[in-house]
Amino acid sequence: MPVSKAAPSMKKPQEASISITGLAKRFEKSPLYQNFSLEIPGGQITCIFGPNGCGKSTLLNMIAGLIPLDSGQVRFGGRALKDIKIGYVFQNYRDALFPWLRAIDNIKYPLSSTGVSSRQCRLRAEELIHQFDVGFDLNRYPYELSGGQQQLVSIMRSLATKPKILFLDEPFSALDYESTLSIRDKLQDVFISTGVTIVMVSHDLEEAVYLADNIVLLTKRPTQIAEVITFNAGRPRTPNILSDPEFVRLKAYSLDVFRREANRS
Ligand SMILES: Nc1ncnc2c1ncn2[C@@H]1O[C@H](COP(=O)(O)OP(=O)(O)OP(=O)(O)O)[C@@H](O)[C@H]1O
Repeated sequence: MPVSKAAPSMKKPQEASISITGLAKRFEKSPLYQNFSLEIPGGQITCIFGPNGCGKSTLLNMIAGLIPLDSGQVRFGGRALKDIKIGYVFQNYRDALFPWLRAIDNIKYPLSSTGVSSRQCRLRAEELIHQFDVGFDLNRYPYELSGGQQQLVSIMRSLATKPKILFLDEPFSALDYESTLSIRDKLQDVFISTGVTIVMVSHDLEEAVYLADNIVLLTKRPTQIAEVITFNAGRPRTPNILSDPEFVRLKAYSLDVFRREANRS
């Protein structure tokens, strides 16, 4: 089966690519990652998938600088985290949005809190509203919005600063199916129009293959890479792709790898 076992090689450090080398992390006495290395290409969508508790969120959070590494290095096109703009979307949108701010002010917050003029904040918010084709009232507070609307606001907020890399931790896991499909396609549209590097943890294999250029399949802990599978289908991908023979084949293959790793003792 022609499945690549390594991320596509790059001739030179690409802007917004991510190189993880020799990463180690343990909680209490138990190692989660030991000498873990991974190349994530810039300008592509990479989904991280693996057995429960193998450390998907921890990996994302270490790359994004939210959790310290014990040792190892993460570089972004050869640069440090502080030199690149990132956005982050949390799994739990209920805790992520500021409840005392209207949705529109949540979206503007990454700009307004860093001294960007109110005019620039408004223009950027308008751009995002247009890009996401928002059809609900952003003057409402988060508690007045549905879960899907709140998560859409979270994603818009994460993009306010025009990040080069967007991290998402299971962004659809708490949403109903209709919201998931709609937001997933909006996210893909943003990717197509901006080329932002997207790194996403997913617990849904179909969703991962649907969205990703690369699916990183992890082992049980101490966690290593089981396979990196690439899917080169063009974009925009639509639900028609679900019956595409290559999609079906890669999904089945990914599931085999996942089962093998989940059942490994
Ligand atoms: N702050 C912490 N303190 C102690 N152990 C932790 C901490 N955070 C994570 N862990 C451990 O690391 C393991 C990996 O956690 P993580 O949430 O990254 O896994 P995951 O693959 O994202 O999980 P899930 O499949 O449930 O979403 C967990 O099983 C947990 O035991």
